[in-house]
Amino acid sequence: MEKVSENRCFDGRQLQFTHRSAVLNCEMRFGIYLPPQAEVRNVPVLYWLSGLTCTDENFTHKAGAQRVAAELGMAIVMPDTSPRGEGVPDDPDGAYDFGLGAGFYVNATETPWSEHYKMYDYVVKELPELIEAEFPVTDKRAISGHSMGGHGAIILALNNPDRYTSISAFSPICNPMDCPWGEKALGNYLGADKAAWAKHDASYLVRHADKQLPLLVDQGLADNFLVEQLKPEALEAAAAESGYALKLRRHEGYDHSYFFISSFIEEHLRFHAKYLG
Ligand SMILES: N[C@@H](CCC(=O)N[C@@H](CSC=O)C(=O)NCC(=O)O)C(=O)O
Repeated sequence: MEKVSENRCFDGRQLQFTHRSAVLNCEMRFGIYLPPQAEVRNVPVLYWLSGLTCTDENFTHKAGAQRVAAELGMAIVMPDTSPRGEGVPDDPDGAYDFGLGAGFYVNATETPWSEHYKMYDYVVKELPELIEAEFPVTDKRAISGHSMGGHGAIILALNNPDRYTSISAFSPICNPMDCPWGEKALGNYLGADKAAWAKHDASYLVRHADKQLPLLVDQGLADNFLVEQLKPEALEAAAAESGYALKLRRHEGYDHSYFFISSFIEEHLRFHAKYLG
């Protein structure tokens, strides 16, 4: 692991590292915010999963989460959104919604993607192992994300409910089995058989959840992706059917940008702090 940068921030430290990922078979970069409490004790961790086209830096620079994380004594880990580097295949047309910057937090099974695109295992296992070995953190983990990352947060936690205390999402892709972004990504990474897609669909998992984790979702009503790609109504219907205690809030006038995230990130951090202890 190699340190790329370190900045003092609200009496804590904003850090960026590169490391070799065995799971992704490439060099990866991540950000981590360590609050001031981490100087004297181990602190719990929120994993933040970003959306299409993002790196670890979008949330670090634009969400404004560090002030409240410093108050709450919470570390935040920001992984990248796909494998990177020479030799990692990308969308053949260079589209923003597949390939580099668009790993969709799944383990690809189809060639040529399966050689590197294993973001599910990277976020659930490899990265936490590294973080918990190298930094003053506990094994209490919460997970949150935006859009593709909101989808990632929900599916990773509901498939691994004993590894996370709570889930939240901004503008998540709620039903990737039934929207253009999801159909393209799941079809290419996992193949044509839709049976393999279901455990990567937030609405399917909420409908079939054995164990409920606290789940908060915020959605802007001026979001240009709302109707075609995000479909919060599918998640709501699934929750109503299964009796899942989903808290889904709609916000007039907010769009898909980090201006929306920065407006409500404090509430998400306080929500997770209740369960992280
Ligand atoms: N370039 C695309 C839109 C890409 C976009 O909006 N990305 C979002 C996440 S979308 C879902 O996963 C994002 O977070 N962008 C980075 C940022 O800092 O805002 C287009 O032109 O439509």
